[in-house]
Amino acid sequence: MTARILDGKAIAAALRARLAERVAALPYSPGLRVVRVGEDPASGVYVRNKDKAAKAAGYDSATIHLPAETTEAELLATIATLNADPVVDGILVQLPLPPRIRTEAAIAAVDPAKDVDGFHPLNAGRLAAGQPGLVPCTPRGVMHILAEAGVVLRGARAVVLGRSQIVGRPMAQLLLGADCTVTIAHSRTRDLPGECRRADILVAAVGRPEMVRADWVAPGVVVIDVGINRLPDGRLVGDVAFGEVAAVAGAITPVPGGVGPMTIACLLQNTLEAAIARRGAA
Ligand SMILES: NC(=O)C1=CN([C@@H]2O[C@H](COP(=O)(O)OP(=O)(O)OC[C@H]3O[C@@H](n4cnc5c(N)ncnc54)[C@H](OP(=O)(O)O)[C@@H]3O)[C@@H](O)[C@H]2O)C=CC1
Ligand SMILES: Nc1nc(=O)c2c([nH]1)NC[C@@H]1CN(c3ccc(C(=O)N[C@@H](CCC(=O)O)C(=O)O)cc3)C=[N+]21
Repeated sequence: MTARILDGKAIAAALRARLAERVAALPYSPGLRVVRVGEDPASGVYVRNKDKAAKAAGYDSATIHLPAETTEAELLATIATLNADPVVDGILVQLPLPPRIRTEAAIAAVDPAKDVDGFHPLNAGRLAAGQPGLVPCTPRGVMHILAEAGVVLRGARAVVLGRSQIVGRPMAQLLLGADCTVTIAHSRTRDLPGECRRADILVAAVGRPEMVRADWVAPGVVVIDVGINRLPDGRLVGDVAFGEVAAVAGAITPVPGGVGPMTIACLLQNTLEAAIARRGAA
């Protein structure tokens, strides 16, 4: 068997095109502000990609780049200004932040109604409680890929590798909400390969290059690779050993060109929804 490749790049492009049409029909441009602190090298590329995609789809997008020496109080003041600005619908504080700044403090400072990352504890709580709210972009993008691929979720055994606040936990919540039987595995899980082999749907979000091997997966499994790992030789690989796992799986997302582009498209989707909730659609 050789797996169907789930083309996240194409699915994301189609979603961005639909969002651009909806934005064009609005009497205003949804406002997105990305706050970047310091010079984390990977962040530069992501922040530019977000800004480019947002502008191309008709959003009012801007990046606020604060110096590495910015204090937590200064960052919170910047966020408060954006919270109060009526043309700003979505605020994203790019992670990681410099170690002097508490990530939880920055996340909690964002107005939950403008929290297009879906990281604020109020939105995380809404998701856990099954209430409507802003949902983290990467897990939302994964659900979109699964829907586009026609994967049946009800009753399926889903295994999520990783339990971070930004990917693993919200991913598990969304799959549970879609009636999967969900297992969350992590660094203290006793038998990782054994847990993975039980999966009909396997979502890998651990940040360990090519950790998931062919003998970890059952034939026909749907594999979603969230990992983005830069190797010393410059290559970008996922958390899944793509070549050997694709020989066993039923479907698989590539890296690059899988979940990454969906994250950006879903950021635009969240920003549009936040804008309509604040300002209406006409
Ligand atoms: N495609 C995209 O748009 C995005 C991609 N990413 C990528 O996804 C990956 C995960 O990101 P993120 O969730 O932020 O990472 P974190 O480092 O916050 O979390 C990693 C999780 O994986 C678990 N883990 C780490 N090592 C192992 C191991 N050897 N065996 C089992 N479990 C392990 C950790 O367990 P424990 O809790 O026990 O420590 C933790 O729960 C990264 O590669 C990141 O770059 C992230 C965001 C967006
Ligand atoms: N507040 C916050 N929100 C985030 O959503 C957030 C963040 N901080 N910090 C960093 C991570 C990572 N992330 C990615 C987004 C897009 C790609 C992406 O588009 N990747 C492409 C290209 C990758 C490349 O060529 O470098 C791909 O996978 O095909 C990847 C990773 C968002 N993150």
